[in-house]
Amino acid sequence: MVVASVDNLADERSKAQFDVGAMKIVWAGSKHVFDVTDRMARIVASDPEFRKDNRTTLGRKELFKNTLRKMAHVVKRANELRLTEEEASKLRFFVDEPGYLDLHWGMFVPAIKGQGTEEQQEKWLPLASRMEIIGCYAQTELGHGSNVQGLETTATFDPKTDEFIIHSPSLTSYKWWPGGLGKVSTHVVVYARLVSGGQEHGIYGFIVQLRSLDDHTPLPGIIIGDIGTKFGSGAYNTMDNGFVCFNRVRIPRNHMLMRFCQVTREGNVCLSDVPKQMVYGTMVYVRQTIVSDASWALSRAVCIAVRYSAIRRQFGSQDRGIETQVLDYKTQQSRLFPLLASAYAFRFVGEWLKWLYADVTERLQANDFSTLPEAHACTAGLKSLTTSVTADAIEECRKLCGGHGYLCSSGLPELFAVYVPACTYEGDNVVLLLQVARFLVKTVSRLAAGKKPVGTTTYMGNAEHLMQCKSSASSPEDWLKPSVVLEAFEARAFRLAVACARDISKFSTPEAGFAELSIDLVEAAIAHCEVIVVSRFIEKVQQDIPGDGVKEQLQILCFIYALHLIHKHSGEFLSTGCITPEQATLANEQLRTLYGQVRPNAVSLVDAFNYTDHYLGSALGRYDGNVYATLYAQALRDPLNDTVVPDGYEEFIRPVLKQTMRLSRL
Ligand SMILES: CCCCC/C=C\C/C=C\C/C=C\CCC(=O)SCCNC(=O)CCNC(=O)[C@H](O)C(C)(C)COP(=O)(O)OP(=O)(O)OC[C@H]1O[C@@H](n2cnc3c(N)ncnc32)[C@H](O)[C@@H]1OP(=O)(O)O
Ligand SMILES: Cc1cc2nc3c(=O)[nH]c(=O)nc-3n(C[C@H](O)[C@H](O)[C@H](O)COP(=O)(O)OP(=O)(O)OC[C@H]3O[C@@H](n4cnc5c(N)ncnc54)[C@H](O)[C@@H]3O)c2cc1C
Repeated sequence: MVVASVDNLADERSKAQFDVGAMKIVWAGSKHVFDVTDRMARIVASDPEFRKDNRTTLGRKELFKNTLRKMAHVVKRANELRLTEEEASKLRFFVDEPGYLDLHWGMFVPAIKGQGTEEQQEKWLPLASRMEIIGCYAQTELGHGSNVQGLETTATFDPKTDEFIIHSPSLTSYKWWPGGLGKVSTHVVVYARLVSGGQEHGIYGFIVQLRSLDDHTPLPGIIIGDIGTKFGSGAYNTMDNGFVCFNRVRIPRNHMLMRFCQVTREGNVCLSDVPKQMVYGTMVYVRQTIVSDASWALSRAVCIAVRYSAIRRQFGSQDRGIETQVLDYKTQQSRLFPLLASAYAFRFVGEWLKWLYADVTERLQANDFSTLPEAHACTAGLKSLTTSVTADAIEECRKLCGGHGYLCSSGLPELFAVYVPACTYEGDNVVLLLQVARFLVKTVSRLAAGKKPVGTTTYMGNAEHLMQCKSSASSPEDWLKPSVVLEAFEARAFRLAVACARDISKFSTPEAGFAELSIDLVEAAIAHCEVIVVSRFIEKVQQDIPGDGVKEQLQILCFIYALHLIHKHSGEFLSTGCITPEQATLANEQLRTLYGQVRPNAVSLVDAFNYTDHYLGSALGRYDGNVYATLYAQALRDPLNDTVVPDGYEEFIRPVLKQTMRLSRL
């Protein structure tokens, strides 16, 4: 069936004022990445084994088995096609189903690479990369997740046997949540309190075998299982998040990951000359990957909502003529276009963070630890900011799609359910922002001591100016000047951080002040993270960008991103005196103009994400715009429509009807 809606997207595409192909390369990061990504996405989309449209209708057991089948198929295809690591990771990504492979490749392998000695890497990495063992990462316990120093599991060295005894001393010490642990992993990196010679020495990682490599049964002393069904249908229930209790499980001494701390045959604990936080390295690595992933999830939701908003028509016609595309409503634009801009903003800041992480890693390898606090603050802060915004944005996109957004066939409910735990895993977002705040307060107090700030806090070196400056914006167009925008963001962030530092000093101890002012501290941390995102976006659009009109579109999006934040946080911009109410109004006026400029390009800007219909998994977001026919076809495929008269009619509907008939005769 061909319906009018299909033409809408073709019309939209014909309005684009930029080279979509060139934008695709900018979005991907390079021609090479585009080619790899495109090829892997198509391989997945064309393989019926990777079908995912039935996920929300499957029961947990069926769903999980289905995931196991897909994971096995991923491994098989990766081997058959002789994929590189880069290609295989994209292939897994487009399969778009949380499963044990994510944790094996995303945390187990990085933990060994980051925390293991060279010898340990030589032993374990080949086994892991050939998938002769399957690993996961068990840090969180039933009683403690955020507070890593509060973990209870112990690893006690026994010099008599040259072994560690891994033990769960209480119910609250059971490991709880690790993905892949419940039913699949054969091995795990367990984080536990190192005890030797009767003394505690802090938290370290230990490789423990969980299950037999012959028949998959748990090894002696190990009680293990799945923690139960999670939020949403389908969604993260494909993953076997698990629990495990260790009852004095013995492992060889060399199963402790000993890159930063060695335990000798005699039980002496030798700390390397590195900061103890290096043991948190896997978290820093994963947080950095989560920032990149945020732009994928956000862009996916935005792609669905933009295409559907171009198809959907409501009101505005006379004599039953053609109605208005909901994308033309300013209110729809003001909710949707900042999210589109945020997707691009997060993509660029994610790329930058990848660079920062690589740079820091290189320095760490050369025993330069000076940038570690900055790397921690950036990864923690940006993980928190981007995942919170993305989770809220997916829900907003669902609402932007009206009633149909609530259908699983829109793809949005499942996307939300899969995505929202990103606000919690790898560090609760508030807990992480408090880490950023701690870093900021330290930076401010160092400023007072005459130390020059570096990295992303360099702007704070301009302290006097930032404390006093008044925005020069006197027309809407002034808000298109990068220097005007940046100054406002930097001044707001700096003033908030300085106010926190000043107020903390009024308390009896810094700890008491920090605890009491934590609400303000979180706001200061967000303001600082927004400086990072805005300044990276501005930097990006100031570069040479090939492709007709591409740079211009990115400039529009960059200013939408910045100005919508000024609007959103106008209270802070005004109360800190960085802008006046009149300047806030001018910024809003400019924002409205920018919405008008992005409107004709909106569909092409989401086409630039280059998503396949398989990856989008949405009747509303289809490339061809054939929304209504697809919604109808998918409704007909629902298990409830297998029969015209439902199961349960005889037992439960008929008797009710009969009873009603009897009553009406009385
Ligand atoms: C397809 C791709 C697949 C990729 C797969 C991965 C991800 C996506 C998919 C699914 C999700 C899967 C997995 C999720 C996995 C997990 O969730 S694993 C568990 C994660 N757990 C956490 O993140 C716990 C959060 N808590 C902490 O990190 C710490 O406890 C803390 C909050 C940071 C506090 O640390 P602590 O040492 O107790 O205290 P303090 O605040 O006093 O800090 C002391 C100093 O240490 C510095 N610091 C803290 N963390 C780091 C770090 N990571 N790196 C460097 N430095 C750090 C801190 O700034 C303090 O420094 P000072 O100079 O003393 O101020
Ligand atoms: C889907 C999913 C997958 C996961 N996968 C893994 C995995 O593979 N491996 C693993 O080890 N773990 C995993 N986890 C666990 C995850 O890392 C933890 O849930 C996370 O670190 C948060 O810790 P918590 O659950 O203890 O939260 P809590 O710390 O108990 O948080 C509860 C509330 O308290 C607040 N809070 C806590 N501390 C403070 C504070 N100091 N100041 C102010 N507020 C505070 C938080 O903001 C939150 O609102 C996973 C979790 C989920 C949801």
